[in-house]
Amino acid sequence: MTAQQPDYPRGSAPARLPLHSPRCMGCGPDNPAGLRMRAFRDGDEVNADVVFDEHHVGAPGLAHGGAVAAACDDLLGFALFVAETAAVTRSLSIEYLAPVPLHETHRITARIQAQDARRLNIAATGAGPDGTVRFTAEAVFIVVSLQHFLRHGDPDGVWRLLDRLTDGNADEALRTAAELPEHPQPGTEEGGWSS
Ligand SMILES: CCCCCCCCCCCC(=O)SCCNC(=O)CCNC(=O)[C@H](O)C(C)(C)COP(=O)(O)OP(=O)(O)OC[C@H]1O[C@@H](n2cnc3c(N)ncnc32)[C@H](O)[C@@H]1OP(=O)(O)O
Repeated sequence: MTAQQPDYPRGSAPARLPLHSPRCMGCGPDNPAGLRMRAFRDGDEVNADVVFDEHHVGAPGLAHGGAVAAACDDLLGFALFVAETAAVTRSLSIEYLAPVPLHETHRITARIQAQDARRLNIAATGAGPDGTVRFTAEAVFIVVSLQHFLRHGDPDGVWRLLDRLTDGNADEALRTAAELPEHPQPGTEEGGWSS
């Protein structure tokens, strides 16, 4: 069975956030073993529903702790849309408060707790269908510029993501990014998504 994430199920629809990539393990719809999370921004919070399935099993019938951590990491990454900066996970800590059964919808909600220079503290909670929190996450993300992803990752994939984020202006954004350091200071011109 493959995880099929529902459309946003509650209340008025907050803004859907763009995929990290079509094959992203957290949010990519084209990754058959992925979590296929659909992330939304609701004010200063981001959230996504996740349904763990046989691709993510640990103990029989239960989600693997690593899969839970992956779901948290991906959603914490979406909180960067609130901070309007690119950053990467430096540390991630999970509290597994209760077993996480397969095939149940878990709502993960994340929020930025603090920002100090290049450090962002981001926290998340994951609740089961009855609202009981089954896991929490705390992470430190470190601000980087686009150079980080161009230098260490797949430049074509970065271009495609940037093209979606800039409404088709990836070439211009990358020309600007080429002038900038890999490790910018947030709050400066080079510290945002447009870098
Ligand atoms: C196109 C867009 C796509 C955007 C796409 C976004 C996708 C998100 C997907 C989900 C998230 C992921 O999976 S991200 C993938 C997993 N993570 C990674 O691959 C990151 C790998 N690590 C690295 O590349 C590096 O370690 C960095 C960039 C994180 C840091 O490198 P660095 O800059 O050389 O490191 P360093 O000087 O030691 O640390 C920088 C500052 O942070 C502080 N610092 C370091 N660690 C900690 C810590 N645990 N807690 C507090 N503070 C810390 C240091 O004291 C320092 O402060 P000060 O002295 O400056 O004050």
